[in-house]
Amino acid sequence: MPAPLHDRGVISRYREYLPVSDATPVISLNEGSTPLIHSPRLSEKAGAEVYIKYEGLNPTGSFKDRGMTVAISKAVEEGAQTVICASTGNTSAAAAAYAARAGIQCAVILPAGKIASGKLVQAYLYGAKVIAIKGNFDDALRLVRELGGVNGIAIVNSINPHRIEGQKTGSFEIIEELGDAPDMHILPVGNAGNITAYWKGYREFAEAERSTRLPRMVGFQAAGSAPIFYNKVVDQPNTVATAIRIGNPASWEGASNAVTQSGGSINIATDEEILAAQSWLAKNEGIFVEPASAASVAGLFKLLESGASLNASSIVLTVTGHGLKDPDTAMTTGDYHPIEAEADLDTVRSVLEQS
Ligand SMILES: Cc1ncc(COP(=O)(O)O)c(C=O)c1O
Ligand SMILES: N[C@@H](CCOP(=O)(O)O)C(=O)O
Repeated sequence: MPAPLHDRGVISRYREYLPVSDATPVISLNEGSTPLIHSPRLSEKAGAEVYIKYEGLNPTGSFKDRGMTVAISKAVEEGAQTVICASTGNTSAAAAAYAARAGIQCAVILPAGKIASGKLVQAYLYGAKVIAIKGNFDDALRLVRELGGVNGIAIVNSINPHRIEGQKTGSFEIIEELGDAPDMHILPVGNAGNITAYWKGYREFAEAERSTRLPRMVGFQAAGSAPIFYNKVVDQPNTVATAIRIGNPASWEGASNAVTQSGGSINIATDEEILAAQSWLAKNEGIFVEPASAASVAGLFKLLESGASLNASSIVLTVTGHGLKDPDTAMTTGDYHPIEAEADLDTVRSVLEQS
């Protein structure tokens, strides 16, 4: 019998692998079950089967929903009245939405002027208290660490282990669809919770004999915000991919373990490479992602350009957030060129005929 409509999120699907009990209230928006889309053009380029895990199709438009359903459910179970997070945008949207669903308060601390408009609007519309600081994400997370954990205020950044638990379900879905783990998994890295979570998920399914192999985990940071790649905190991180504009990732160690244990690597892509990949993916596969998400695709291109053998027959790229999150960046690239014309047939026909 199919699960009831209110019961199809990641907690219901993967309850036995998550830290929940019958006493945990399930706060869900039916997140997860996102499409794993085969990419014929990337497959041809790579000489391997390439699949895109389109996490922008989660309820608030990013992968954060997988972790937030668990973090907010546990926060409610533990009696929290308020949740708080630092954010470059997507975590705040997810926290605000799931807090609204739970009927509790949400406060978000953001770097002023550095949040994509779609994400900011989400936080306001879902009813969060939005505090824009004169500082970057790393400053915001420092404040959150000091404010949270007391007086019924739960932190719902990925320093909360329940977030990692929920996000590992992305790996479970990939294994279920492919029948096994891929040889290589490429994803963008910011605060580094997601690479940590995917690696945990792959290991758990292998231990449970739901898969027979483990992928190499390959992370891409934006070149101007690449502390793990350079092995050095970046005081003034900068990139057009504002979601991963992070100079001191909380899960640095988790990311390092994932790449070391899996035989993978952390690499960088420039803003130009990221925007070119965003545009390529939209035009060639019909998939519109926000700039940070395109770091995965830029990453695959860079690996191919390096000429080194990928040594993989199956590759999964996680694209983490929907393109509509950040319309302003998309509108400033060369792709956006509206053509104005008089409303008469001849004019429109002549415009159509122009190359
Ligand atoms: C769209 C998007 N992609 C990638 C990332 C990076 O994920 P993580 O912080 O878990 O490394 C984030 C957040 O940092 C994000 O919002
Ligand atoms: N990109 C993130 C940064 C915070 O990461 P988190 O996973 O620790 O919450 C965001 O969307 O804010």
